[in-house]
Amino acid sequence: MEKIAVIGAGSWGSALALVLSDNSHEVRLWTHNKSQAEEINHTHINSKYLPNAKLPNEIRAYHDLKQAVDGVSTVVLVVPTTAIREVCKQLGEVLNHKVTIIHGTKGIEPKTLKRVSEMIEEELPRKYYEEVVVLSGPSHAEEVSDRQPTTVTASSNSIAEAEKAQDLFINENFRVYTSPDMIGVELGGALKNIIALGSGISDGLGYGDNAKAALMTRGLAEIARLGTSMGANPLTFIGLAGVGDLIVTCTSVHSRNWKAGSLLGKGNSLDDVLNKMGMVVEGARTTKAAYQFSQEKKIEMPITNGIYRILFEEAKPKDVVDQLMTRMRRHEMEDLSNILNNKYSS
Ligand SMILES: NC(=O)C1=CN([C@@H]2O[C@H](COP(=O)(O)OP(=O)(O)OC[C@H]3O[C@@H](n4cnc5c(N)ncnc54)[C@H](OP(=O)(O)O)[C@@H]3O)[C@@H](O)[C@H]2O)C=CC1
Ligand SMILES: O=C(CO)COP(=O)(O)O
Repeated sequence: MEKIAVIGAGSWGSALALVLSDNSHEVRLWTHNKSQAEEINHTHINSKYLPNAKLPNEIRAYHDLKQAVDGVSTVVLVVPTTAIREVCKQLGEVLNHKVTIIHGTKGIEPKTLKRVSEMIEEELPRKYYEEVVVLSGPSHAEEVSDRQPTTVTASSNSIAEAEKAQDLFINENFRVYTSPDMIGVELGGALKNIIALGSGISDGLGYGDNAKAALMTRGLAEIARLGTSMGANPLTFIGLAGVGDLIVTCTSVHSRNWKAGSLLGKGNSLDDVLNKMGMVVEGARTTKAAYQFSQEKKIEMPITNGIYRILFEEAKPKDVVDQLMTRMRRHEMEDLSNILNNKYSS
């Protein structure tokens, strides 16, 4: 059994720590919040981020990063995208040996348009790891911590590292596949959050299942268009990290992105919504990044652009829907055949 540090004690870090502990690994859960570490050690509950789960007694919470990573074989990074660079810099200062790095963070950085693994590579000296692994797929923390059946994908440029992550996490409730398409797996997890915001907005406006199915389907076409232009394999987007995560995030009451969207659809401003949520809503910053990319590379992303205008330009959700519905008529599959014929070369 391995010694593993999980960095970030939000909902997802706590749920992944629980899976690893169920697999009999020695799990250290690091948080930058001292009182949260004390709460977890004394009560085995993470009352702010995962209140309904009893964490296994064996999980030990740490506030000292150096102690948390001392002698571990694996570091699982699960902080929000905004914190990745800062936390990796801190890790570089306290690590003194090579580890397997796995991340579960779903976002793209605005301005640089970097994926999470690229940010890690920029901040954490390469001598401390071989290749980053990403773990992604349809997996709400609330259900994982309730040990309900869940499937995810581990991807890395090193198949050996992806298989190591698979070995560490897989159990009868948590099935882990592997994929060599790191770009597609990271982008699928990040970009579906934009469409989940849209799905919430649609529900907040009072629209029904037809509208949601349209958003998900045409949203998936946008994800694939942007993803393949960044080098992803289009087939990844019909897998767990693509349509799988899109379905769960657009349709589940657990989704923070969906919840934030539904508040926006009811007329709240983005600032009010983010204040109310109290948990990370990754889709907002990722919308900014995807909008920027679509403008720079002239990639058609009407849903993403509409959501950008609602979030950052005070466009009225109903007006955006009207504009989407009255766009110039077109053939449904033409962009799909473009993706398959022209844009993707492996
Ligand atoms: N929740 C889920 O079901 C899933 C989430 N994810 C992804 O996992 C990532 C983390 O999300 P999640 O755990 O849900 O987020 P939460 O909002 O539940 O928790 C975020 C955690 O990160 C901490 N944090 C914030 N900033 C920093 C920082 N600068 N340094 C250290 N810690 C920091 C917060 O601490 P504090 O309280 O002090 O702010 C909090 O403990 C996101 O990218 C999300 O998309 C992926 C799959 C499922
Ligand atoms: O990524 C997730 C489930 O797979 C969690 O989505 P939210 O961040 O919207 O809650």
